[in-house]
Order: sequence, then C-alpha cells, then structure tokens
Amino acid sequence: MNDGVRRARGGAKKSLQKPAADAPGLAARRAAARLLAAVVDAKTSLDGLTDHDHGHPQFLALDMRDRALVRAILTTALRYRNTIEALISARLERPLPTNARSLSHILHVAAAQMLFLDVPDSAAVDLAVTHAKADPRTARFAALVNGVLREIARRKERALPAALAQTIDTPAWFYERLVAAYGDEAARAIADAYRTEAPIDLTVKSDAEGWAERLGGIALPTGGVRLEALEGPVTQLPGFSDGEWWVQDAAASIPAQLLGDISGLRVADLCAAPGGKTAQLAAAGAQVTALELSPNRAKRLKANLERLKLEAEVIVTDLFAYEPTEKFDAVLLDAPCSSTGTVRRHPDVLWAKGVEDIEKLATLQARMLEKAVTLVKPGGRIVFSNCSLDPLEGETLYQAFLAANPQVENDPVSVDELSFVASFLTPDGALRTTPAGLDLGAPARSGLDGFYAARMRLR
Ligand SMILES: C[S@@+](CC[C@H](N)C(=O)[O-])C[C@H]1O[C@@H](n2cnc3c(N)ncnc32)[C@H](O)[C@@H]1O
Repeated sequence: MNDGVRRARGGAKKSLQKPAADAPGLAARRAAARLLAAVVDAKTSLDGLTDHDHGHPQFLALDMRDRALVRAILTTALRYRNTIEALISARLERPLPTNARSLSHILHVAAAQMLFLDVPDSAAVDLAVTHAKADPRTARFAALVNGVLREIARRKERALPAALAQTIDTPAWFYERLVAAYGDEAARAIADAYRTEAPIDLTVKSDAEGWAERLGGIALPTGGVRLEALEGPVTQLPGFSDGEWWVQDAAASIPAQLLGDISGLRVADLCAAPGGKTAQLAAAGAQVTALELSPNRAKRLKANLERLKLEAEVIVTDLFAYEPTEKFDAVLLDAPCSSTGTVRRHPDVLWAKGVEDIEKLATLQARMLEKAVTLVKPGGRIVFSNCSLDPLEGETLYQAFLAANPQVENDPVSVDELSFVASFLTPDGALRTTPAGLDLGAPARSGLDGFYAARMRLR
C-alpha cells in the first residue's frame, strides 16, 4: 500500500466529514453498488435489475437521470471489471478480506466513474466515502476508501493505459475457454472488442442504402444499417413509428437469411421473442408461425410485429409440447443460450454466468434441435442458431447432432448465395461470427455479435 493510503487509514475519524445520508448523487451510487453485488455475487441479470417496470426497488426509486447514471456506472464497472480490480489492488497493502464484498463494490463503483466516466474525481471519492461511512459493514473502512481512490485518481493517467494493456477484462474461466476455442490471438481480439459498446444496427424492410443516408448510418454487407452515434432514443428516429425498420445486430440478422427464398412457404420460428427473426421471415413473404414460451415476451413480440405491420401467427407454448397438425416447409431454431456473443451490449453476462450454465444450455439446445427436426417436412430446411461464442453450444453440439441423427444432412452455406458470409464460414459450411469480426475501421463502428448458425435439411 502507498503512504497516502496508510496515513489515511490511521487518521480516519479526524480527517473525514460526517456522513450525509441525503448527499446529492448518493442514492444513485448506493443503488449502483447494490446492483453490482446482485450481478457478481447473486448472478442476477442486469437487464432484469434495471427494468423500468420490474427492476430492483432501489433502482426504481431513482429518477430517470439517476437511473441512466446507474446503468452507465454498472455497464462500465462490468466492462472493465478486471482493469478496475487491478488498479484497486495495486493501491492496497494486502487484499481486502474475502467477506468485504460491500467495500469492494463501493470501490469499483467509484473507480468506474473516475477512470471511464465524466464524473469529477472529487465527487466520486466524496460520495464513496460518505457511502462507506453510512453503511455499518463498511464504516470502519472509510479512510481506506478515501486513500485508495485518491491514489487511483492521482496516478490514473499513467496507470490506466498500462492496466488496460496488461489486463483481460473477462473472468478467467471464460478466457480459458476462448483461448481453447479460438487460439491466443483471436481470444485477445474478442476480449478487446468486448470493451467497446456495440453500435446500433437496424434491419430494414427495404432500401438499406436509402435508410443509411437518411439516418446518417452505414449500409452493412449483411443488408442492414449501422448507426454509430445516436442522440436521443431510437424510437424518435425517422421510420420507427412507421415500422420501416427494427433494431437487430448485424450477426442476428444472418440466420433467417440462411433459409433462402421463403416467399409463400410455411415457416416456424420456434423460439421467437422479441421477434427480430420472425419479422425478417414475415418481411421475406413467408407464412410464419412464431412459438414463444414466455407470455410476457410473446406480448413484446406481438407489439413489435404490430408496429412493423407484419403478420405472424404467435403461439404461446413450450416448444416441447407443440404438436402441429401439419409440418412446416422450413424451421428456424434460434435457441436460448449463454449469450456470450452479446457481451458488448450486456457486459454482465460473463460475470453472472458460469461453465455450468453453458453446459446446461447446450443440453437444452440439443434437445430443442431434436424436436425442431420433427416439425419440418422431408426435404425441408432447418436453421439452428444462437448468440453464444462457446463451441459447446455451437460447433461441438452440431457435429454431435449430425452424427446421432442420420435423417438430417448438413446443408452448407456458400458465398454464391450470400457473398458476405465469406469471412464467417466454418469448414463445414456453418457460420461463426465473433465481436472481433466485421472490421469497419474504428472499433466503435466495427464488430458484430458472436453467433453460430448451421443449416441442415431433413432427408
Ligand atoms: C434467443 S431468444 C430468441 C430471440 C429471437 N429469435 C429474436 O430473434 O428476436 C430465445 C427465446 O426462446 C424462448 N424459449 C425458451 N425456451 C423455450 C421453449 N421451451 N419453447 C419456446 N420458446 C422458448 C425464450 O423465452 C426466448 O424468448
């Protein structure tokens, strides 16, 4: 520990002011630390915690401005979690006690603001100290909080670039799996890409070039439009209320395209909400049946289709219980997965999930794929996709599935049908995208979600 911290520890009572429970901005920091605990200790999803209707009570008690600040603090604290931890640890003489979780969260919340957000150092430090003093679990560490954070602020200009260069901001278990699947260089590129928030991609009903021009975006090779900078809510943009486009990552727009010309065909979307792929299938002229297990998510799916003026039969059901009277011409299974491909927009994913989740979800997906092939007519196509980067949910699962299901044959995707797939093709003609792909120059403009998509045909 540096001298400043050591002195501050000894002189806590004299040098620090009394806690002010109602200090402006304190409620937001307390909520941020509470929610950080919920993600990393209780493995709760950040989207659920910060939902404006059903979120955490401490979050819902804040006004909209503070809610936005809390989300910004949390996404930053999670996106750079190991870098922040390294800078905190460098200022400590010995590690924090393992049960000092609240203290650790207060430090992470303050450091995220000081290192990456536009919050003055003094405000972040003072609020963290007030926060620590007001909580009986951390009150005795108030001087340590003060000393550590002031040292981080003093040294950050040199220490932050060094820490960013030396640190991988993913949990170790996940990085090991990335290296095993993709090799050192690609794993590092993916981990680096995770640090940058994803741009907003739109799927348009038609005229991508025209919409790119109108919205100040880029027309993507995958057929959509990318918006780099967005001021204000996406719902205020031209074309939203007219249902001309929907938000969908470039990678997420690929699986539905793999079904080819589906105009007039009966197509089932087996895991449909919130409906990005259902909308693509309907816009391509298919007669779509969309299955969804969750009634709430099905409501969102219906609302999305209504805005887009697209039609699909939406059935709220468990896929495993679904027995249609007639089989489908084609089937899309965009299965629930670990979502490790979406970390740029959901930086909580890696901290709230573990290997056991990947294993469980891979088993579920294999069962879903077995069910999916029973719903298609002989000769019909099946596309299996998910937004995981883990081969257990993608390449490995698919090979095992083909080996165990001789009634199904691999139907390789080729560049002749979709030229943009060239850089994503696997040796067996499936697709693998990673956040390090689709290089469009600046990192904030590049990348796409990690997706796996394989196409097969029932013999
Ligand atoms: C990855 S999301 C689908 C995203 C969607 N395809 C899209 O493009 O917007 C998976 C969906 O499957 C649903 N789901 C999970 N288990 C299911 C089941 N057994 N039957 C039907 N839907 C299920 C989840 O509720 C979730 O909405």
